[in-house]
Amino acid sequence: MKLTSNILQNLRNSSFNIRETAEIDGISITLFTLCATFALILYSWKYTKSKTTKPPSPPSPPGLPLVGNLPFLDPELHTYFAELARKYGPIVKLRLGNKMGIVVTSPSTAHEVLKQHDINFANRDVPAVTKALSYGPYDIVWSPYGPEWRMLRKVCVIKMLSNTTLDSVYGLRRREVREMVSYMYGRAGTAVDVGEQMFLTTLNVITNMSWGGTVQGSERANLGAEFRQVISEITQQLVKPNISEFYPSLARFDLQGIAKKMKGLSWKIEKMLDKVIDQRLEMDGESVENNNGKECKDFLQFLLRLKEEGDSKTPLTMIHVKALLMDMVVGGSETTSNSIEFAMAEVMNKQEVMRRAQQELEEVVGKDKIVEESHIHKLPYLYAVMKEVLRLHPALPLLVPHCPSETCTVGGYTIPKGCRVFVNVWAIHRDPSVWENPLEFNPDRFLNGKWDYSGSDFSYFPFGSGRRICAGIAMAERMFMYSIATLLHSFDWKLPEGEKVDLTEKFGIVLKLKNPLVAIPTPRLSDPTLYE
Ligand code: HEM
Repeated sequence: MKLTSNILQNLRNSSFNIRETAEIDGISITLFTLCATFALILYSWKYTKSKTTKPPSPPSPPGLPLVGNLPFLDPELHTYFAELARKYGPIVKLRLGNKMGIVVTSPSTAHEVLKQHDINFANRDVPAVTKALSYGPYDIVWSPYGPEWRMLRKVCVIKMLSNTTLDSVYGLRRREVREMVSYMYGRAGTAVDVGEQMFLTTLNVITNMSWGGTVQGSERANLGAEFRQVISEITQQLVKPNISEFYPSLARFDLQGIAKKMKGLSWKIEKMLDKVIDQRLEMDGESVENNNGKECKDFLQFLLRLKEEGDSKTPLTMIHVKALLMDMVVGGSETTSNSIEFAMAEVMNKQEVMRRAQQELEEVVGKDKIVEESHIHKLPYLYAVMKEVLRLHPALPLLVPHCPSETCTVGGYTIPKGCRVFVNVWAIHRDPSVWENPLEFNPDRFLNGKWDYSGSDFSYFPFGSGRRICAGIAMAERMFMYSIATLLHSFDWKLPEGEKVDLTEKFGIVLKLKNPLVAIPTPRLSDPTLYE
């Protein structure tokens, strides 16, 4: 009986122990599971965080709610942006209303944007005002990166601006440059506005190459004057601060009427181009002779022929033909003429440079002949002058803004998709860590052939770099060199009594001299027939 009760007691105790042990194990398992789950969550949270943490946003100057940095922008954007770079570093973020702007200001960050991430940054952020131009989205400058843009660039660089085509329209360039010389000769001894004359000449040279073999005489002069007027009105609209630009959601209201005005101007251009094109089509392949009695084809003829030949994948349409002609006129005129005006101002400011350039011209051309375009490759000193001008005064100091198609990292910072990227080539060209005495105008620094502007060197790239590099380099070189060589070979230049050369710059769509260069030409060739 006792045994039985002991056994029972033992059994009770052991069952109690078993229950107790089971309970303790249950708690441990629960605790363990909880800890493991927590650790797993913590680990996966940390892992995902480390995977998704973006590099920081670039530093930014303080701004105001809604408007951001807009109220603090200085109209001289290139110098203001250079100042920001000195304070905040080579990548700066700006809030421009609802838009984000990124300013890039060093050779290494420019290299990242234009070379390493070239395709990503090959898009443009099209200004609201350009969208109002009927050919605007179809031209090279503003077309998004893709097959259409590729086709337009191919037509422009390989067909229109190839050495063969440019040689074949030399007569049309020459005609305008000789007219300028004859005008200056008529004004010898009196002050002329060099910039204005260069703009007229460059615009005439470009319109002449575009359709000068089609339209002749007074009709050509009238068309040129009309074009000048419309281009100057378009430029006025382009420089106006535009609310639609900074608050795209308000663009449809066109609060300042800028889009409406642009549409009107665009219509005028359409009418003018239609007229020239109709005239060319009526001429049916016939060519016009230039002053030398040589046959002259113009760009319009080339383009219409290409349009007829057709490419089924990405065909060249009539709107593309008009857009390409406008690219030549708008992209090429002020950029080139303002650069020539800067060159004249710098050369007049440094008589030693003027003397050396004229001496070189005398040796290569002589004083009994006129400059021809074939001379320009034999003028290394003048070529160095051109390069130095484009270093100190790049025509597009912030390039044409680029726009990334995807968010990416540059210089350790996140650059969001769709922002507007300004590359401050002006500031890079004056960087004392790259250039010795960067503010001095010294063409000699280019005589050793160290720098070229092919876009491979991110210390010197006045024409940009990468896929969107300037499409008109070949033409710009010829026009710049031919014009400046002719001006310095044909005339001596001095300022009106008591005046000093003022090299102050003014930021605009294209960089220009704040005060136009007014100078007095004195003929230096003995034979007056060389000015006819
Ligand atoms: C001194 C004269 C010139 C300078 C300094 C210059 C400079 C430039 C620069 C910096 C760009 C923007 C590159 C970028 O965004 O990365 C550009 C684009 C362009 N330039 Fe020029 N340019 C000049 C003359 C010309 C001429 C004469 C033409 C036409 C015949 C021309 C046609 C163009 C076109 C069509 C583009 C847009 C290229 C694209 O987006 O694919 N330029 N130019």
